[in-house]
Amino acid sequence: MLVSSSPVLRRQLFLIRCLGGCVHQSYKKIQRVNCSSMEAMEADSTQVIRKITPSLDPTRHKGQAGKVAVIGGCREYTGAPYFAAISALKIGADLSHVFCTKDAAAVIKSYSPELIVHPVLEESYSIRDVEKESVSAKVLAEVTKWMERFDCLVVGPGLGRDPFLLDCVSKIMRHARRSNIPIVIDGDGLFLVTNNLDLVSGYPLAVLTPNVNEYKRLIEKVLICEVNNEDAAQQLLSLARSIGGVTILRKGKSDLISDGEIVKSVSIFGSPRRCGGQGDILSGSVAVFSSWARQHVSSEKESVDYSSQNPMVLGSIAGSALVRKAASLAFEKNKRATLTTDIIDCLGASVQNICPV
Ligand SMILES: NC(=O)C1=CN([C@@H]2O[C@H](COP(=O)(O)OP(=O)(O)OC[C@H]3O[C@@H](n4cnc5c(N)ncnc54)[C@H](OP(=O)(O)O)[C@@H]3O)[C@@H](O)[C@H]2O)[C@@H](O)CC1
Ligand SMILES: Nc1ncnc2c1ncn2[C@@H]1O[C@H](COP(=O)(O)OP(=O)(O)OP(=O)(O)O)[C@@H](O)[C@H]1O
Ligand SMILES: [Mg+2]
Repeated sequence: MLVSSSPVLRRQLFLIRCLGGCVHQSYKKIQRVNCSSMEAMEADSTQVIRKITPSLDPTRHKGQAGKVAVIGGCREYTGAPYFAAISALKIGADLSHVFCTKDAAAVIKSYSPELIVHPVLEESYSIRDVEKESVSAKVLAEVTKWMERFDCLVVGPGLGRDPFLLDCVSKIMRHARRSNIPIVIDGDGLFLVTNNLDLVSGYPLAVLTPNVNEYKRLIEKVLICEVNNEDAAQQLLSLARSIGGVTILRKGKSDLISDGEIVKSVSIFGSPRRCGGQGDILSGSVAVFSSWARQHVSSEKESVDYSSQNPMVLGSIAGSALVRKAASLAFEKNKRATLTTDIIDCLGASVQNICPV
């Protein structure tokens, strides 16, 4: 290092070093700002859950805390619609319906007497070609007569991929959309929507909850590129924007949520167990919290200082955080033996920890 004996020169060198330091610090700051603008901010999920969860007020009547319907359940899958529908009840909804195929209905009913199960969906194998039009009309009529009562639909858990059944579900979704009913889309519902984006495009009351595979398929279809994990927040924002402002909850090690306006993350510790069915719990949870958030946002006189005023974003943040907390509690108790039903058993305690009654 250069050391001068002249005090004037020493002072000048000192000033140059300080200035250099300041410039370097400012440069680092700019770099940080640029980087953070690409990163999602962690959501204050506890505040969101506390604000939107309704109080257990004795003047409220049955139904006011939420009526949810799951469209899913076929020959292969009966667990997924059950997980979604029972989770909605465990979190605090008043009524939970399941619209499934005839084969699935008896099985789902046998899991729980709490669920209202409608054996109305039909798969191709059970009908003849000539019957298709009339059966499709009947299915639509069976579901739509209930539709106006629901605060939210969950489309997809255990739905399967039968083309006739998916065509009927498209009609149900179009009807729900015309009636302004929020729709959470998961599992095979995402398979349907990825191939028929018009079903949700531009519908602000739609939430898509893709897992790794489902997200990859959406990115390839909509943005026509590969998943970019380096700039995940920016890519999710672009995806949500490209589908016209739907909310997307990208599940993973951290959950990322965007409606094309903002991106939030929920990274609180969950469980290292990756048993099937946890995404189904999430879809039922997001349905309830989104319904509560809608009620809350519409009843607020003044604008509240949340990260977003979009009820579907608030519901996604709350659902994501709560399922992760329940998964963490279940893992504490059950370790490697943790199953989806154990996580469901912990949903009540997780809500209680945040919003004690
Ligand atoms: N009990 C029930 O009734 C349940 C029913 N369910 C219902 O099943 C239907 C289909 O949904 P899904 O989730 O099985 O299909 P999808 O996402 O294509 O995964 C298929 C395969 O992809 C892989 N894979 C998955 N994740 C990955 C990752 N992170 N990274 C890398 N690979 C990954 C993995 O296969 P592997 O390659 O490991 O063999 C996985 O097995 C749907 O209706 C849903 O609701 C489920 O909800 C579960 C409980
Ligand atoms: N690597 C991970 N670490 C911690 N939590 C995770 C991880 N991956 C997913 N999760 C959480 O697990 C839940 C379900 O996500 P997952 O990706 O397993 O959904 P899925 O594949 O649709 O599940 P399902 O088996 O129900 O179809 C979400 O709440 C998510 O936050
Ligand atoms: Mg899934």
